[in-house]
Amino acid sequence: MKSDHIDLSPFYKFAGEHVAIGIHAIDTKGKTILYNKKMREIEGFDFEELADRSLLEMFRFDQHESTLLKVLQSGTPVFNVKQTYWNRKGQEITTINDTYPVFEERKLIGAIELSRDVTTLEKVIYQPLKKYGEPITFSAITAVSKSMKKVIATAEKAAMAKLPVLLVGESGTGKELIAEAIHWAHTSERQMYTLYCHGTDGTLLDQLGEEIEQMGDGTIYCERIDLLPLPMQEQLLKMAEERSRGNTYFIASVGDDPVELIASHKLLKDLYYFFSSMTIKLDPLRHRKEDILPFVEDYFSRHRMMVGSVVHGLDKEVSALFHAYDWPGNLKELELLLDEITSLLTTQEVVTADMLPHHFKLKTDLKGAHQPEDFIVQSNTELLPLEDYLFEAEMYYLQKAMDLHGNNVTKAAAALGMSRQNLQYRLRKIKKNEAQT
Ligand SMILES: Nc1ncnc2c1ncn2[C@@H]1O[C@H](COP(=O)(O)OP(=O)(O)OP(=O)(O)O)[C@@H](O)[C@H]1O
Repeated sequence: MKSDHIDLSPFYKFAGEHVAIGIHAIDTKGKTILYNKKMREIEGFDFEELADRSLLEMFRFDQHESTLLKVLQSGTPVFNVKQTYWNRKGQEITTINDTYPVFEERKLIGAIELSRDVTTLEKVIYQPLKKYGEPITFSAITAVSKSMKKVIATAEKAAMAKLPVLLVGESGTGKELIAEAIHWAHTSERQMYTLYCHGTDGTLLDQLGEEIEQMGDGTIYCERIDLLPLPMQEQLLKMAEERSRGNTYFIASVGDDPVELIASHKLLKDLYYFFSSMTIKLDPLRHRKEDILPFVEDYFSRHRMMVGSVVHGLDKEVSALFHAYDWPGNLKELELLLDEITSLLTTQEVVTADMLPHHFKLKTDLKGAHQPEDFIVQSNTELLPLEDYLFEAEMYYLQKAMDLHGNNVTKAAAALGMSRQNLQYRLRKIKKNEAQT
């Protein structure tokens, strides 16, 4: 839009880049033409990867990612779609999206998605750990694997020593849970305050200062300090040093190896030193799969107690699927999945494959197959010969088309705009290739 005197497009461009809403626009071919800073933060893609965005789009089949393409196809907007997912950096993100078709002189020219990042808000409202309405003790934490047993033993020692603690682990591995258990092992009288560092603005530490004044002594859990901008990390360090001379106890968490975070200038060395007198590393769930089924059992037993259900376990097929899956969102993802499954339970005692949500079936069907990310060219990975790359991309794409059409070759071929014979020929070629490798 232009005013009489000024060309407003540079202003719109500036606003688009700096606005606190994620914006992603595609043209009618699905090629990304706009992808602003906030969207890059939300989805966790680096700048170099953006050029390959259109390619990624081609392989976007997951429900949460395909709204743009759906709107492009239907020509009608979709509002208020809430999505929780694990982004490229392994961070759990919750957004609320509005997606619109874009028309110019009645002709469809693309689609645009506006995403509001409500991750922090969600956490404050949802507070999963408070869900059972009781203080978290070490004995309430599922710890069957050797690595989790070690975590509990070290956390118990940390609680006795009353030294600052640094919890290291991917999103959803149970860092906050351990922080709570340490807090409750210290004291049942004082409060614990959680500072969520993701998606924070400059006023957060001021708010924290006020909260601390109000709460008096207690425990402050600074969740994901590596997500705070460095100047705010300095501010936090100052505050932590001042407060820890009194009776305030500090626990912090980071989502990655702290040494690497320091090297990549995401974590202030001195802040790390402040917290690192006790460092506890929580392994991702895929490296301690022995914890999966015991966690499910613990979850079901709480469910029986709280809701009076009769659910007792998973059947063999579902157990095998749970075991084979990689759980990028760790126990948080498993817990959300169980929430979803149990919300539909009536009199069932055993969870069978047909009770699994569609999105999870899609993910587990993909087991061993290529993921969209595999097709993004990254600066630090070796390039494949073009022919191999295209063959792998074709394999992935055809397999997804077959999955989406229940392995019906006629339907998949129609959707792909090719003859049944052509598709069959290509699928045979893939099978032959798989047999050879
Ligand atoms: N070992 C465990 N036993 C029981 N529940 C667990 C365990 N680990 C995680 N959970 C549950 O999984 C969910 C996620 O855990 P939590 O919030 O502590 O993870 P986190 O590592 O702090 O994640 P984030 O970095 O995303 O905040 C919680 O609801 C927690 O109760």
